[in-house]
Amino acid sequence: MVKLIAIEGIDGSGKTTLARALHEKLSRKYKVVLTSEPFTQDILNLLEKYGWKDQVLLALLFSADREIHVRWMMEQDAEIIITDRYYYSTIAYQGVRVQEEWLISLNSVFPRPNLTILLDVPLDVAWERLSRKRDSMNFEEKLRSLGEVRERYLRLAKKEGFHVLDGTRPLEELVTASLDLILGSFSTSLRNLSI
Ligand SMILES: Nc1ncnc2c1ncn2[C@@H]1O[C@H](COP(=O)(O)OP(=O)(O)O)[C@@H](O)[C@H]1O
Ligand SMILES: Cc1cn([C@H]2C[C@H](O)[C@@H](COP(=O)(O)OP(=O)(O)O)O2)c(=O)[nH]c1=O
Repeated sequence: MVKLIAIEGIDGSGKTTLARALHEKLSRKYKVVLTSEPFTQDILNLLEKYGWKDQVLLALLFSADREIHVRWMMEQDAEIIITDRYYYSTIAYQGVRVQEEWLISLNSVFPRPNLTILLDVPLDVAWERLSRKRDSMNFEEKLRSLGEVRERYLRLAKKEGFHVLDGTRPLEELVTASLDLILGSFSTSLRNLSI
């Protein structure tokens, strides 16, 4: 039974870096697939074409992208799938403007992750990191609402029972803490394979 692990957090929280490090470590013992959202280039083309202002449209586009992504995940021959972003991103980001109940209902068709890790960082840390990689999409637009997105993520973590890690910690510490959570959630058989 494949384990789905979601890494969530605001832009610049360190998701991609942690996801890649976990993929590298876990691949030594498990069949691991690393993936991310947005998933399809088509969605990125549509986002570029229609822009980032219409949050209802974004919710529909990201959820449609997720349907394609989940179908693809189901076809993978893997013991673990790590996704850099999943449906909590839609609830956290589009939930700033769009009714949360509708977003939750729209995404209720997707499999729930076995484990979700939220990387939490203060806005000034995210800002400093993002300014290093200004190529990220719709930079200015993002920063306007990132504070509220962060609060929504923290509230979701409490409600959904997912794990919050301090994203300002050194990467090595975050990898160790994440591996403890991941392997701790496995059945005994899988856990015996120490990393
Ligand atoms: N634990 C960390 N400590 C310090 N810098 C980090 C850490 N994790 C990531 N970074 C740096 O922060 C920036 C954003 O990281 P990235 O993984 O792209 O974040 P995200 O995918 O959440 O936007 C990159 O320059 C990366 O090297
Ligand atoms: C998957 C998803 C992403 N997003 C946003 C978050 C990011 O700003 C952007 C995706 O860009 P991304 O490359 O993930 O940015 P970063 O690596 O900095 O996190 O799209 C949503 O608003 N809703 C969603 O459902």
